[in-house]
This record gives sequence, structure tokens and C-alpha cells, in this order.
Amino acid sequence: MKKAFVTGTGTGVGKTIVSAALCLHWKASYFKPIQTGLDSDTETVQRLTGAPAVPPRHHFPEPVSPHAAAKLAGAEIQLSDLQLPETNPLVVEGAGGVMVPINGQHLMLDVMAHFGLPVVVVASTQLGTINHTLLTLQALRHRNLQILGVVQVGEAEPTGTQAIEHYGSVPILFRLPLFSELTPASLTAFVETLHGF
Ligand SMILES: Nc1ncnc2c1ncn2[C@@H]1O[C@H](COP(=O)(O)OP(=O)(O)OP(=O)(O)O)[C@@H](O)[C@H]1O
Ligand SMILES: C[C@H](N)[C@H](N)CCCCCC(=O)O
Ligand SMILES: [Mg+2]
Repeated sequence: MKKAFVTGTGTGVGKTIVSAALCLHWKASYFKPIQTGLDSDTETVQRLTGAPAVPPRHHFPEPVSPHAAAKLAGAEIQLSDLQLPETNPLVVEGAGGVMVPINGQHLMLDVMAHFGLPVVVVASTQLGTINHTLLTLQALRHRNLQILGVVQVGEAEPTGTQAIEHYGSVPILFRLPLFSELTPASLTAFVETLHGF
């Protein structure tokens, strides 16, 4: 099944760029159910891939946690409002990391359980990633969510990679290097090197 929910160890780790890579690799559609801030991850993915995209269910202007962005907009995100598109293959991107609140009682983890998709965890290769990644994996397993693997973003760092594989009992699907120029061509060239999933 070429469907995944792309989460990460936090905001700004590279979920959108990894989602774009997966959209190219799987020839998948893209869906970002909850967007906060004036930037649009959907526009970024479409610029880099041309992938079909389902518009966000919620897009709030304040670049803060979804629960707060909704409140500032005089709204509230309901889990029942979030419907998974039928399209296949499909890449869904969360907002921030797994413990990000979407309303007064639900977290991004609840959105992931609601959708029931296998999960890809995006993590930096920088120092600190072992702790962040193992905590994220523990939270996912606590909710019995299927984990496809970890995608690392950044320069190769074998100590962290080996520790995450060993202590996290999880495959590293691939490592996305930092591109000096992030373009459809450079991302496509990288994706052509991917095999096996
Ligand atoms: N492999 C990469 N090479 C170059 N720049 C990158 C790479 N991955 C991410 N970036 C840049 O780092 C910043 C954060 O990446 P990105 O937007 O993918 O994070 P995110 O996890 O999706 O954040 P959010 O939680 O806001 O959705 C962006 O400016 C993006 O262009
Ligand atoms: C605004 C940012 N780009 C994301 N859309 C939302 C990140 C929420 C992070 C909340 C937190 O973990 O403190
Ligand atoms: Mg993003």
C-alpha cells in the first residue's frame, strides 16, 4: 500500500520536503489536513512535484499550534471534520510533531489514529535527534500505530542513525541530504535513487 501519514520529531524538521519526495516516488496525491501560518505546504509540494493535492480542511493564518491558531480564528478543529481522501497512492502530512494539540482534548496522535495510515517519521540527523526520535516512536507505539520507518534529513551522522535503528527497532527508509538548491529537478534526481519501498 503506497499510503502514509508523514509526521516528524517536531516542526521544521523537513516533513514537507520528505512528503514531496514520497509523492514523486509513489506518484501519490498530497493532503495536509491542518495548515497553520501564511506559508502553504500544499503549494510547496505542488511546486516541487506537480502532484495532485487535496486542499487543507483547515488553514489558519497564525503560525502557531493548531489548537491555538483555531482559537485565534474563532474556530475549533473537530476530529470528525477530518476525512481521509479516497485517492491512492496518498501522502498525508501532519502539523508539527505527534503531541501537537488540535483542540482542547485531541492531539496529532488522535488524527493519526483516526486516519489509520502507516506512519513515516521525519527526523533531523543533528545532535539531539536520538532522544526526539525515540520519544516519537514510543508515542506512536503507545497508540498502536504502524510505523513504516524513519526518514532522516541532513548530513550523514552514523552514530545517531545506528542508535535509532537499534534502540528504536525501526528501519531508516532513506536519508534526504540538505539541498543547496531545492528544485523539482534536484528533488526528482534524488528520488530516482530510491528503491525498495
Ligand atoms: N533536504 C532539504 N534541503 C534543503 N532545505 C530543506 C530540506 N528539508 C527541509 N528544508 C527546508 O527547511 C525548512 C523546514 O522544512 P519543512 O517545511 O519541510 O518542515 P516541516 O517539518 O514540514 O515544518 P511544518 O511543521 O511547518 O510543516 C523549509 O524552509 C525547507 O525548505
Ligand atoms: C507554524 C508551524 N509551521 C506549524 N504549521 C505548526 C507547528 C506547531 C508546533 C507546536 C509545538 O510543538 O510547539
Ligand atoms: Mg510542513
